[in-house]
Amino acid sequence: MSDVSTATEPATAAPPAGSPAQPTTGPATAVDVRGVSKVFTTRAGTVTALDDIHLSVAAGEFVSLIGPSGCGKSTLLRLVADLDEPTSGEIAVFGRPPRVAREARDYGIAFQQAGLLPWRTVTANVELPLELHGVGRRERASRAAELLALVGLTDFAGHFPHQLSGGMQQRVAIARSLAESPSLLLMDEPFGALDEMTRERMQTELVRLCAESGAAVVFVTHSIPEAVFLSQRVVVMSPRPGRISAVVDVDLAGAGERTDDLREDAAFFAAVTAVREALHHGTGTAVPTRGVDVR
Ligand SMILES: Nc1ncnc2c1ncn2[C@@H]1O[C@H](COP(=O)(O)OP(=O)(O)OP(=O)(O)O)[C@@H](O)[C@H]1O
Repeated sequence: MSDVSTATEPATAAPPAGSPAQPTTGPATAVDVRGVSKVFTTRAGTVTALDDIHLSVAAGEFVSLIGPSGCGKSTLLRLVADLDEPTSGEIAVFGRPPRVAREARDYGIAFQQAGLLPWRTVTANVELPLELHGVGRRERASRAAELLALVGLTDFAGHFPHQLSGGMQQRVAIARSLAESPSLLLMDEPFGALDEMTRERMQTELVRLCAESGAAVVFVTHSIPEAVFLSQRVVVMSPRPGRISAVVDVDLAGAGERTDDLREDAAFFAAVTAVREALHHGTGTAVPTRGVDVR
């Protein structure tokens, strides 16, 4: 049995107006976003990319962000990753400010472009974050070997990025993001450039990797089926200014494990429909939302 429920409220209740943002929650909360807004100031004027975002992601939970192009998905991820700062509001990562979490190496990042260094071998790319943080040579080599086995690239350890396919490069990037055993993965369309078959295989691998590592994931995607296949919750955002318009709980436990068979299951289709309807509800359109892939 599927259990697909749609909430039109933010993932967590907003604090009463005027009350200060509460400090952090306990370690069971991977990401806590409270009343976050982001305004960019450009020569052409100001752009409110995010407006009053409240979102809480539990440790070990997989949450996807979906919404039309320009609704602020990447901006939200960048704020959590400490690549930019909110204009207002508070963010905590495992109870600490994003900067402290970054310095403590609480999270790994993987983006659409694999972002590998072309002059370094596969192994040396995976070792890079460990090297930057002073981990010794022997420990680095053993961790890289373990991770390459995990993503099925042991035989390519000595290759250079240009000798790999796009999917293989992305697997290297994911191995690199896992190098420091982060409790949180921040992923911005990591499979966006892959062909459909490779993409589905990578999704299945990611589900397995996350189950093994217990990492929480915040995953940006344009694909509804991808969001449903991967996530426990799908956060639907609306454009200009970016707000959370719905949160769809995806409980596919009754449909068995998240293997390829799930893609043919009625519960899976029901969840896809729930997300699609939440997206249309948010935009008031009956046609697919621009920038969202409903296949
Ligand atoms: N550095 C910046 N300076 C000015 N405006 C920005 C900047 N970064 C993002 N924006 C604006 O903020 C809004 C949200 O952008 P963002 O990239 O977060 O959207 P998105 O939902 O990830 O889009 P897409 O799905 O197309 O990747 C857009 O209007 C964008 O133009």
